[in-house]
Amino acid sequence: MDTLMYINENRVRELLDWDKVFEVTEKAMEAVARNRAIQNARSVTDLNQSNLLFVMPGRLNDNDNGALGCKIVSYFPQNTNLPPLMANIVLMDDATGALQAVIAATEITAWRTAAASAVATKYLHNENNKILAIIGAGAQAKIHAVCLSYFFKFEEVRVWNRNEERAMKLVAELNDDGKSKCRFTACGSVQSCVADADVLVTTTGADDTLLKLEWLKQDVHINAVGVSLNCREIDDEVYKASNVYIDHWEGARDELKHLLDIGIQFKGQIGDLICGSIKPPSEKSITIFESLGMAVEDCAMARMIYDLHVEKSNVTDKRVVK
Ligand SMILES: NC(=O)C1=CN([C@@H]2O[C@H](COP(=O)(O)OP(=O)(O)OC[C@H]3O[C@@H](n4cnc5c(N)ncnc54)[C@H](OP(=O)(O)O)[C@@H]3O)[C@@H](O)[C@H]2O)C=CC1
Ligand SMILES: O=C(O)C1=NCCCC1
Repeated sequence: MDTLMYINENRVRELLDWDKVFEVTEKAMEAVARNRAIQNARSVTDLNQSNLLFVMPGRLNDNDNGALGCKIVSYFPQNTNLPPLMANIVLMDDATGALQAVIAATEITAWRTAAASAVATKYLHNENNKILAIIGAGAQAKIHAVCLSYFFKFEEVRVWNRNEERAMKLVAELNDDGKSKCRFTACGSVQSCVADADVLVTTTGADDTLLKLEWLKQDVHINAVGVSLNCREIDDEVYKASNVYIDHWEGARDELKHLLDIGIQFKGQIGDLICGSIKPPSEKSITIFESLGMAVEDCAMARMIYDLHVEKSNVTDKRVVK
């Protein structure tokens, strides 16, 4: 009987490591700028009641991390017993298109998204980062707190959430964890959370504006991670006063029309900064990484997890469908 190799979330978790995830994500972002990546704007299906289905196919042409894959993501924000966002990647043989494995990708999505923000922060604001502010307290908020405090020397990480109790629970968990030297605190307002922040992450996808220009430090770096059909968590005035970077042009043209409509001209892709084909702003200014998430980041992660899984479990038959 045919059997399918399924690498589940527990196994993926065992194989994830921040330094490797950062490296693989940075290379995938660079590959986009070097035209070694194929990915269209993804398909987003509106399932009503705020539920969304994302289909993200891509091919990354790279000796170490190259892969052909397609991630399917469901986002059901009202889920309580299950995560609101769940994902799986179908990994295929690059040369033939034959199925290789299905890889659980809920953790992969969280890790690579936070790693992409870390890469953007490295290229746009890798200096004197003392205060990190996070808007939201869901899966992305938590993983960004963990990832960014791993890569940068923050003294304080502040969290604001619509439901304040959830923010308090998250910071208690992060403080108890003791893995990071920094202090995690919950804030009662967005304004007090972002005041003096050097780096900021927005993770809500909210339709309403949460962030105002006058609350922000003049050279704050913002990783804008929230994605929804009508995401407006950052005020237009903030975008107009900022240098805005994206992860890929195809996605930006399709999903960021509301920013193009108000005259925002994206400075380029994070991969262009990595390649050196564009430079970060020379003057002090607010920078925004408008993160949509890329299929080729998932392809690279799927390749990494598959290779580690095969190597560490002595799988001799790499065929997946036997
Ligand atoms: N850029 C990328 O690559 C990726 C982006 N995303 C996006 O990141 C966002 C967060 O995902 P995830 O953490 O998994 O989701 P969760 O459901 O775990 O968390 C959602 C968070 O957003 C808050 N929120 C929702 N609606 C509002 C609102 N109207 N006003 C204020 N806060 C609100 C929730 O607050 P409360 O606790 O009060 O409900 C909660 O803190 C989503 O928009 C998702 O689409 C996800 C994966 C990858
Ligand atoms: O890149 C991703 O993966 C996602 N981005 C936006 C929200 C759903 C998943």
